[in-house]
Amino acid sequence: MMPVLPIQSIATTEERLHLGRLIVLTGPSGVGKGTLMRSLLKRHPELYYSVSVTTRSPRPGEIDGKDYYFISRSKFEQLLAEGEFLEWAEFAGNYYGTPREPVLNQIHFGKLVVLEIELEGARQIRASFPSALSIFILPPSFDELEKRIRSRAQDSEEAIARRLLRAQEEIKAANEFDIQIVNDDFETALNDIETVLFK
Ligand SMILES: Nc1ncnc2c1ncn2[C@@H]1O[C@H](COP(=O)(O)OP(=O)(O)OP(=O)(O)O)[C@@H](O)[C@H]1O
Ligand SMILES: Nc1nc2c(ncn2[C@@H]2O[C@H](COP(=O)(O)O)[C@@H](O)[C@H]2O)c(=O)[nH]1
Repeated sequence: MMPVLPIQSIATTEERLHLGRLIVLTGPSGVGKGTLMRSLLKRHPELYYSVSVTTRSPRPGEIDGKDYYFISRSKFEQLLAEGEFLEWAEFAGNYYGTPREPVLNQIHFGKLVVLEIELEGARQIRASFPSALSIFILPPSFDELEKRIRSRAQDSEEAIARRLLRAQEEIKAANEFDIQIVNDDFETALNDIETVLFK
């Protein structure tokens, strides 16, 4: 019988990436990335969504292993030192990272793998995986972005202020990415993403 080899022993990272494709969805906090992603996954269950690791505390209703893997800072730092992340960043006082192996494995098996991540991580992916397709989601206006963050009602005033400050910098970087989509009318933005991915 053929021995079952771990995927990392039969192909280099770059070879593994030629089979499937890595898609990065980025943009400022509150622009609607997560909401767009959830609708996209409902319409296209064949997509593989990479569940990130974070040191942020769970918000009400968030489920460990589904929304994020919630871990301590010391555990995150250990995983980082062990090279377990494809990309990572510190955002608004917490660490976030994409687990390396599940993503590379899914790409190897021919899947479209979608990451929903902030700017620094998206830049790291662009640098390490030039074949990745990157989509930057923009708000129709900064006022609307603030409204959306507040309407979510899940962040402290301090966290909202940090996210808005960071959003100003993030929006300036929109042109670094392959495609820019304005999330004004939700259905239109969702259709635009589908067009980029499937048509
Ligand atoms: N097109 C839209 N029009 C109006 N509200 C929207 C639209 N898209 C998303 N929203 C709302 O904006 C709020 C923020 O959306 P969401 O949490 O998906 O943003 P996000 O970019 O994933 O934020 P974060 O990066 O902080 O996780 C939610 O209440 C969501 O329902
Ligand atoms: N670089 C990374 N950014 C990530 C990852 N997972 C999520 N995020 C981004 O962080 C902010 C804040 O998220 P929130 O859930 O606390 O509102 C947001 O922009 C996410 O897209 C990741 O693995 N790496």
